Amino acid sequence: AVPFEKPRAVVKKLLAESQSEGQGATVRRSIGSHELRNLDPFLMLDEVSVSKPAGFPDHPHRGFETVTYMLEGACIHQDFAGHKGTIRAGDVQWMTAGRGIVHSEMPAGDEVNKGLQLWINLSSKDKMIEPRYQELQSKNISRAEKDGVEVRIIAGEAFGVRSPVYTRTPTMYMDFTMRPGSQLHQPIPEGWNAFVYIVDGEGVFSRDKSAPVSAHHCIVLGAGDGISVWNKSGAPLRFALVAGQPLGEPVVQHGPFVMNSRAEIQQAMEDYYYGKNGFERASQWSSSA
Ligand SMILES: Nc1ccc(F)c(C(=O)c2c[nH]c3ncc(Cl)cc23)c1F
Ligand SMILES: [Fe+3]
Repeated sequence: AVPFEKPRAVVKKLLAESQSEGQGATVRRSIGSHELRNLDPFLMLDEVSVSKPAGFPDHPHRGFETVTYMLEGACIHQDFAGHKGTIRAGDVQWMTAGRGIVHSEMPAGDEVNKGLQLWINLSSKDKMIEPRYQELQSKNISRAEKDGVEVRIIAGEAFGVRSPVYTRTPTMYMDFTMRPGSQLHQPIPEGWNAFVYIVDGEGVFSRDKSAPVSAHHCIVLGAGDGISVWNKSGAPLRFALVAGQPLGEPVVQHGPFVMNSRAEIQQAMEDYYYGKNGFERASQWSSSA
């Protein structure tokens, strides 16, 4: 049986190269790199590898959301409103920065910490909303298993299971692990932009005639209503499948500020500098060891 009317093809494939970021950290940036500036509504996807004393010390965000998903180790985050916590392997922190957050994200233990951080743009009407967090511990992440395919559902629905995460910008974000020889047919809402980031192993996506795609590669999917994946290797295949409804608005980014115009970026820089319009607490706060 044909699983989809319009299976999505692979329209772009890129290797995420390592680059330095933050203070002494290394990230493999796929979306957000020069090769793939952004994929509306997604602004950045970093695969992060960081060990003490490196990390991401105090910095601001305005106008978008960050989704931190730890793969190994743990990350301590603290923000200027006194919100503190540890994001452990398998945990998710979905942070809606909105009008303004200043926080630090530092490794917790002495081992290597690995994680994914996805930046999702907010629509102009949501860019200045109050900041808020949706935090899920690993044990509370929706999961399902079928025919050798295990899925952890960070946002959206797979195998009839839906994540409780509220996505202002409609988004699906899934972590699939496929046993050798297994196949997957996953629906993806038509009209949404979609990509896959391979974390481990290698897989054949959408019957792409070329060679299987391996770890640290990002593949952008074309139009359609779903994707078929086949793990024909002898090892498990682990990848993130991310898709989102495009916002179709201008993107003006200056580091951690993402607005719709240069004037709004100017305003964000001024608000951060003078501690106004959501950055009131910025001037009195710094992260503690
Ligand atoms: N220079 C600079 C400027 C602005 C930032 F927001 C950051 C920053 O915090 C990160 C950028 N990639 C990331 N991946 C994972 C994590 Cl946990 C944090 C980041 C940064 F490094
Ligand atoms: Fe941050």
